[in-house]
Amino acid sequence: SPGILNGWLNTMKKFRDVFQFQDEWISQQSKISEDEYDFIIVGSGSAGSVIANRLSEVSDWKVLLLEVGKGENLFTSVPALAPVFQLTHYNWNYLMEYQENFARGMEGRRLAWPRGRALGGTSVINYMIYTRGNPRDFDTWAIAGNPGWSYYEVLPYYLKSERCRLQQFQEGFHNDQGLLGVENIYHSNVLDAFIAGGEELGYDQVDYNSDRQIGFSRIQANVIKGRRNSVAKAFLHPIRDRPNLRILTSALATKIIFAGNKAVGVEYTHNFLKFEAKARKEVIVCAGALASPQLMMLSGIGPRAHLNDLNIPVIADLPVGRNLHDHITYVGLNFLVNSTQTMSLPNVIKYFGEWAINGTGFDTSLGGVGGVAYIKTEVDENPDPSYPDMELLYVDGCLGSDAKITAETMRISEDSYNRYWRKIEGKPCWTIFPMLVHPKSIGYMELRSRNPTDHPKFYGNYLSDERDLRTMIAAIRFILTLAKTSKFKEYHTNFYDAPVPGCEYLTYDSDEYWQCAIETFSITLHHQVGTCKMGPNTDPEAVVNHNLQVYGVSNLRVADTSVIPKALTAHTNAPSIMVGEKASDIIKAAWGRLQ
Ligand SMILES: Cc1cc2nc3c(=O)[nH]c(=O)nc-3n(C[C@H](O)[C@H](O)[C@H](O)COP(=O)(O)OP(=O)(O)OC[C@H]3O[C@@H](n4cnc5c(N)ncnc54)[C@H](O)[C@@H]3O)c2cc1C
Repeated sequence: SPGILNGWLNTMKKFRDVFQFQDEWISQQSKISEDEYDFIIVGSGSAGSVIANRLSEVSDWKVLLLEVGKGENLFTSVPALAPVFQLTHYNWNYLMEYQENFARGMEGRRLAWPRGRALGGTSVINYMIYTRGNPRDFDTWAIAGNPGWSYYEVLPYYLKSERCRLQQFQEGFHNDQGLLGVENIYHSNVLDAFIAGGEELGYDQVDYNSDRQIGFSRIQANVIKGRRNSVAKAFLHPIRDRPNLRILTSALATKIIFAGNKAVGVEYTHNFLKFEAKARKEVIVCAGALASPQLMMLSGIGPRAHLNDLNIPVIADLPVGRNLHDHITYVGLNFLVNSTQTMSLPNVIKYFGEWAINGTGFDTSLGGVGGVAYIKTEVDENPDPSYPDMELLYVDGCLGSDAKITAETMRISEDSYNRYWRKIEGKPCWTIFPMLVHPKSIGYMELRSRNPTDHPKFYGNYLSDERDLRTMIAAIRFILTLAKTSKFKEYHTNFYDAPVPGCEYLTYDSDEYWQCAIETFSITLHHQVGTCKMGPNTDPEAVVNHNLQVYGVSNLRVADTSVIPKALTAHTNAPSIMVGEKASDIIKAAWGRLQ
């Protein structure tokens, strides 16, 4: 009957975005298949997708977007499954090189450095946490000689992209008219204890994406109606029919082509064949903080000595791949509770139907992440009271909560897992990841070979500056105090104080013990930046100027997390989107097309 049919159609509509198979983008491969464009963008990640959208607004510009990954599948929409996609082909699966005194508890003592390889880049596999950074971060960029990048100059670009549907926020710092979803998600009862605990220790509840960051908050997430809002969904799907934009997936850029010092095109492979596309105006490299430097070096832009070693002809001698800033965290703090609302596989399965039909409930949880705090530890040397030195990421769940999925993404070794987490497997539990926001230890990366499919060598150099260790220990002690506040007691919070494997011989809770624990169970939170640093030509570390143009060559820009000069007080998806928005206006202005 029509009633049943209508009911069925309505249900199907609700399921539509779950079951839409988004690799349909491949159909674009035959569109405007020319070999000459105005702009060629390499990489469809957080910045590249935005730039493809904004540049193709100019209808007489022809734009090519090259992406080696493929479109999203049905399940990337489910926030609770966030960790899973690191175990799929959507991840580049980079590894950090072996480094003394780090990753002792990890497989082969090598840390996972995941990165998205998909239409939408890392926004397809990330945790959807929406953070912008502290005003001081950007003011520091401007003071360092990057005009146009101070906080009040970048804020309009954060606002431009945002489609805010938050229940609570600070007026003047959000916009509801943009393309990128920013919403609240699942809220467990233990998360309330986290926020109440902060208040008990003197911290206000704040909108951390306003100009006041220190305090405790519920997380703001890049979702729309409870579904992941990757940059592909936000910025590419709505414009997929623009005739002047060609999106080519499964296309690996292997080299930027130069005529003298002028970038004139890109060499790429697609379906095992080699192609060249010419750029009449510019090539824009948006391959991310790990792949942009690789492509640059393969093309002859990098440190002269390193390129000489690999017999790559030098076009511009620049410190590409140096200045690698990153955020680390310690993952070994486990607090057992009596709540049934924390992360567990049975919960994910039980509430899947609610999520699929309404986009609400437990499965909107960002793989367990529900809250965030910014604090200043007692060892911080920066006198600015509004500038945190630590982020605390509250997670409903621990590494023993999800059938080892998260532990596997982190490469926790079988032996370490069995000795530490096995005993609390499946028990209700929460954790806090203390994230070191302003590391003093700086890493670097270099090519492994001239082969574009070889992964580069990455060196985090974590904790090489002793101040970083002191800050991490201070944050751990803060978290242990927080866990003793009254509301956490209501949930019978108990710290799981089993000694970390390999650290048993040290006095429990001494600085030496925590140092050993941190060196065993710390990971990256995947916010590598700075490998094609933006800076004035007087800065010996700079690769691009404040207009993101590469020094020493013409018609070539880099626009993604690699230009961010130093670690931010933020996760890096929204900052990269901001860079994409600002880069688009810079490029339009340069070619006289900014409205
Ligand atoms: C597991 C994980 C969780 C994270 N969680 C969060 C979070 O919750 N919130 C947050 O703010 N940040 C998070 N981040 C970080 C954030 O998502 C990234 O820093 C950000 O998305 C990077 O943006 P980008 O524009 O620099 O590059 P990317 O988004 O990485 O895009 C680069 C694109 O270029 C493509 N590419 C690379 N080389 C080539 C080539 N040679 N040819 C063609 N294409 C190429 C890649 O496949 C990729 O699609 C997370 C990162 C990871 C890995």
